[in-house]
Amino acid sequence: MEHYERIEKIGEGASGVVYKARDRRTGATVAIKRLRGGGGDDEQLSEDLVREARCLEACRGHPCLVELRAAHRDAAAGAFLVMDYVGPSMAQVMRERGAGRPVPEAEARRLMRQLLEGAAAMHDLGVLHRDLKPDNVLVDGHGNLKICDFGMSRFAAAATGHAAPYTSPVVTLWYRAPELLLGSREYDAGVDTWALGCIMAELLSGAPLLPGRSEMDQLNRAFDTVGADDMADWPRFARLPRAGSPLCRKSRPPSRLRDMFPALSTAGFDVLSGLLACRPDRRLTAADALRRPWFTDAESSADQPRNACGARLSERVGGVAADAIVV
Ligand SMILES: Nc1ncnc2c1ncn2[C@@H]1O[C@H](COP(=O)(O)OP(=O)(O)OP(=O)(O)O)[C@@H](O)[C@H]1O
Repeated sequence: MEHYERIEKIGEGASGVVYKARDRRTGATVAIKRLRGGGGDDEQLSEDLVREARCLEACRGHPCLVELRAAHRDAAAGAFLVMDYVGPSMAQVMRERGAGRPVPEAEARRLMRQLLEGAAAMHDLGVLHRDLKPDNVLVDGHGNLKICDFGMSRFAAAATGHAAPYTSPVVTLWYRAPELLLGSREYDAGVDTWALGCIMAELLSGAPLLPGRSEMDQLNRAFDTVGADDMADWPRFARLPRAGSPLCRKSRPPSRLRDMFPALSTAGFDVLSGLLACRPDRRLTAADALRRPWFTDAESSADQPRNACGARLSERVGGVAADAIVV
């Protein structure tokens, strides 16, 4: 910890405190996430740190994912992760814009392209983020986005050879996919793409799409908004712990998403409704979403990244040598 001079606290969440700091050796501004508790003997904490660090480490080098510089664990300072400092968060930017002020469609497309590029890269590496929301998206000085907070992330069963079940619940309530609300413990990257659909809707309307007050209220809002007709036909539906809930039997009108976004282009709505498909097997993957006309037609070429955000994983950002990962 002696290498870092603390500047200010920038965030505090379930798993720890995040500080803005200066690396005394390089002068670089970094973000230090110090995990709650010690670091020495706490086994759960150590496991959490290792999991977060491993996921971040796997994702290093992608311009749309926050860059891990180092992970440390020692008796005196406890456990902490050092990342590139990027800010403010998308949530802060949207709060400052003021509630109900939508982002124009072309700008929403530019931002969604970056989030989907980051998600597609993560998913390709077998990493599920499991807590995508505007607070966990950082906006850099060029207006480009980086996904952060891998505190809930884990490698997918397919990537490790270890079978699900995974933990449930994951993902902050307003961004939580229907299958999670129904108690699924065998979910996949669709939980992240649903959250990205919620973020897209929030960009386009200037307000959270599904601000539920409880898990059941959240599920009810999701079904009322995107329709739930086909959910019961999903082959895995019957095995979901909450499949018998009265909410699943209630008859509902079809999706009202189109009426909520009347000005959105057909191509834009194709992506929005694809990300927010209630049935996980009908939901767009991040990679598929990027192949839809909204992103591939000639008009969208004007919103290419403002810096290197289209770069592939193997290309390192800025050429800064990262510290050794010491976990
Ligand atoms: N690399 C970073 N640069 C700048 N700010 C960051 C960085 N990483 C995290 N933050 C800010 O700090 C906040 C809290 O960090 P993080 O989400 O990783 O902690 P957490 O304990 O897991 O929080 P939560 O419980 O809310 O998910 C983030 O929402 C973000 O605004």
